[in-house]
Formats: sequence, structure tokens, C-alpha cells
Amino acid sequence: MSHPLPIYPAAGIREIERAVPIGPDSPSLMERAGLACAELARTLATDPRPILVLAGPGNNGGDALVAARWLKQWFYRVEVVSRADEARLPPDAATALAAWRAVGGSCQPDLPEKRDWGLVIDGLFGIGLTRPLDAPYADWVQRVNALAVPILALDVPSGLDADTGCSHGVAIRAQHTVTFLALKPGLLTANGPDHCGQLHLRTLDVLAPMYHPASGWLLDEHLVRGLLPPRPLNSHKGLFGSVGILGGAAGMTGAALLAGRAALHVGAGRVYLGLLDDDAPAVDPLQPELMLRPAGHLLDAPHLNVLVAGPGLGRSAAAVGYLQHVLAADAPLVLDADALNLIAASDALKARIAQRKAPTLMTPHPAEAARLVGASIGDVLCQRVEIASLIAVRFNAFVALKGVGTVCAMPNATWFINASGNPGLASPGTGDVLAGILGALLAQGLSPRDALLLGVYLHGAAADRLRERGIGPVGMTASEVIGAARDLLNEWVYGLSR
Ligand SMILES: NC(=O)C1=CN([C@@H]2O[C@H](COP(=O)(O)OP(=O)(O)OC[C@H]3O[C@@H](n4cnc5c(N)ncnc54)[C@H](O)[C@@H]3O)[C@@H](O)[C@H]2O)[C@@H](O)CC1
Ligand SMILES: [K+]
Repeated sequence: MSHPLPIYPAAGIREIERAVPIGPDSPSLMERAGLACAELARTLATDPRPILVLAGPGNNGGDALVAARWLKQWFYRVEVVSRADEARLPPDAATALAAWRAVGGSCQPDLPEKRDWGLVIDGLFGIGLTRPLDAPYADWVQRVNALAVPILALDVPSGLDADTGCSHGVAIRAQHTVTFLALKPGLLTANGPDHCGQLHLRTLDVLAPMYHPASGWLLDEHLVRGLLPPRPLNSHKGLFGSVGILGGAAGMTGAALLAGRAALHVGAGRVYLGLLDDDAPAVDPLQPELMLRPAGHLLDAPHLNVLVAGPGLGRSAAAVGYLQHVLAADAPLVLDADALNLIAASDALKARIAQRKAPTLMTPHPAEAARLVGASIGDVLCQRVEIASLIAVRFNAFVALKGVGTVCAMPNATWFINASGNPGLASPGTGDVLAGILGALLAQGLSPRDALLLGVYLHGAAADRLRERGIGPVGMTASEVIGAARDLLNEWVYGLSR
């Protein structure tokens, strides 16, 4: 398998399918896909109960019929349900049906009322689904979802859009999904992870990028291990940069403190907080290493080489004024929360970002992203890759669109989908922590692209580490994420584990 793992929308997968040469003696892609499915199915069907195979009217159904044939030949009891019009089956699927019949297999046109199956194989629809499921398919999906039986989905859980991760009405909720040739965005973001269960990639001996260039990749540990900030033995704090964080208006000082503490724990040399609240404390007693000062004095701090604006910034006129100064500074800048909201509300600020000479990172959640591009939240939720890329190109920025499967989009229109993280991150302050982590990684000299990728992955991986330890997902706190991020980064950089 080639790394990083490429991700293709359905159109790209079809290009690859068309381009792969199949020699006279090598099995078709459908034969390879069906066998891969059958091999996985036999690890999941652990008791003698029959296996139910749902086969649809296209090539996804063909894959299912090939899998059914192998399982039958391995002496499993297999029941196939298919409504496909034989005269309209695509050629490979018609061949698969003939081969299924040749081994004595049969198809029933309806889902039997009540049976005790050990496994359900969902081969109704894959990348060819273009509309909500018709009857009876919608009914079958609802009925198998309601069974207490594991479901193995082929390529894409039926009903889920392979490109967006949104469902066309009802969709299969699988325990396992085996996907072919390459990853698809819809499996990794939006509702995809909830519908896919455990994802298994089978490339079918095809090196996809040889046949079609990718513009998206999976952001996983393998990728970030190559991006770690250097830590020479001969070091001093000046090597690791100084981060200035603008935020902390009245009632929201905690947001800036969280960002500052995160920056400190992920290795920034110095961290200054410029707080808008006139009554803000002069020191953080739990983190006295942070240097607190009024917002108007932030940019006077010595050695500042990275800025973060947004945590607890608020939307006051004063906030706009400070934000204008920060945007004009010639330093890498992370924009989050109300910094993004203020920018969304002002054409002048929008234009300034696109014109900045130093790099800009933006970390919107879906509602902030919707405001930035004037879209509805619904559009953002169902077009995550497109919207993240639009923001990146429009603002010449490095963008993390947060949510399940955070999309990291670059100004050159390449993108990544993050594989780490869990619902524990849906809690207050975790966005401030991400902003602080990004500031610290930039301060340590990472390029904006590498800081974004490592920061987003590390933030999610820290939450995953906490969940493994039983801390969350329920009740996980942003402060706990900071500590776990520090532990993980030390493991990765120094090989230390606890
Ligand atoms: N073409 C190839 O070379 C390969 C295809 N593969 C499999 O083929 C799948 C793609 O096959 P297809 O392009 O045939 O697409 P699908 O099998 O996903 O579905 C397309 C069929 O479903 C119909 N359809 C779409 N939405 C419907 C709805 N809501 N209700 C009822 N019918 C609907 C279409 O009219 C068409 O007949 C992949 O996901 C993968 O599983 C694999 O075998 C690998 C190789
Ligand atoms: K499917």
C-alpha cells in the first residue's frame, strides 16, 4: 500500500477503473473485490448461521454475488436477495450472476420475513448511488439495520454518498465496510464514520495514483511522523519561538488561557497572552509561565514570531481594532472563533487576509465556515471538502474545517481528511486548544502546511489516547487534551512512552 493513502471521489475511482489494464489471465476487478469481501466475511461469520447477501442492480451487486459464490464454495450457507433486472445488469455483474447460478446459487426477490442470520453483506449500492433509495431497498435497509446482526458493507454503506458522507435518506449502518481500490471522502467525514464502522481498504493490487493523480490524502499517524519538529540536544527556548495570543474578552478569559497553556505544553519557547478584558488577571496562577498583558500591548512583546487570534476575542469594536493590527503583522497567524466571525462580517477584513504576505491558518467549525463563504450550514455539512477548499483558495489560507473527519485544505487546492479524534472533542475549549497547538508548532519552525497537519492529527490523537484510558468520550475536557497532546508528542519525537 502506498503512503500517504490517496482519497478519491467517485469520478476519480471510475477513472482508475477504466485505466487499470486487466491481462487475459488476471482476475477482473470485480472478481478481486468479491474475493476480498468473502475473505473478510469469513473472519466475521463466526457461527454456523446463514449469511444474508443483499445484491443491488449494479456492479456493487456484482461484487456481492462474487462474494456469495466464494462463501458457498467454502460451505457457508448463503441466501442472496436481489431484485436486479437481469437484462439491465452491467456486463461484469451479469457474469457474476451467471457464475453464482453455475455453482447452484439462487436469488430471492424479497427479504425473508424473519431469519436468524449470522452476518449480512450489503452489496446494494456503492459509488453509483445518485438518489435516495427506492422501495424496496429503503425498506430492506431499515429492516437489516434493526437486526442485531453484524453488517459488512461492500465499498460504501448503501444509501451513503461516497463523495460527501451524507446519506440519501436511509442508509446502512455497518459494523465493517470493505472498500475497494482507494478511500473515498464520504467514508471518512460527515456521517461516513458512523455508517462505516471499521473501515478495511483493499486496493485489489492496484496502485491508484499510477492511474489517476490524487488531490486528497488520509491524515494519519504514518503521515505526521514525518513532520515532527526538530529538538536538538543543544537547544534553548529561543529556538522554539514565541507565540502571541489575542483574545480573552470579559467572560471569556479562559479561552485564551487554554490556548496559551496548549501552546506551552506543545513546546513553544515563550507564550504571551494579550487579553481584552480590562479586569483580566495579571498572572495565571496555575500556569505562571504564561505572560499576560493587555491586548493593546501584545504586539510589543519581544521575539514574537507567531500570532493566534480568536480564543475568547468577542465581537466588540475594540476586538476589530486589535484584529486589524494582528492581520497587518508580518508573522504566521492562526485565526479561530470570533476572529473568523469578525472577518466573515467585513469585506475589508476578508480582503486583508487574502493579501497577507505571511501564512494564515484558519480553523472554522461548520457554522463559522458557512459565515465565511455565505453558505448555509447544511451546505457546509454536506460539502465539507469543497467548502474547506473554497475557503483555502479564496483566502490564500491553510484551513482546518473541524468536525468528524476534519478536512485540512491547502491554498494549492490539495486536501487531507483527518483520521484521529472522537466525540470527546465536542466539548468547550477544545477549539482554543487546537489554535494554541497550531501556534506552538508554527513557532517551532514547521511550515504552515505541516503545522496544520501535525496539529490537527495530534489534537485528535490526544483525545483518542484519553478515551483509551477511559477518560471520555463523555466528560473529556479541553485541559485534559492538552496533557495528552504533550505526552504523545514526546512519544513521537523522543520515543518516550508512558
Ligand atoms: N466498475 C468496476 O470496474 C468495478 C466496480 N466495483 C463495484 O461497483 C460499484 C459501482 O458500480 P455501479 O457503477 O454499477 O454503481 P452501483 O452498483 O453503486 O449502483 C448503480 C446502479 O444502481 C442504480 N441506482 C442508483 N441509485 C439508485 C436508487 N436510489 N434506487 C435504485 N437504483 C439506483 C443505477 O441506476 C445503477 O443501476 C462500486 O461501488 C464497487 O462496489 C468493483 O467491483 C471494482 C471494479
Ligand atoms: K454497499
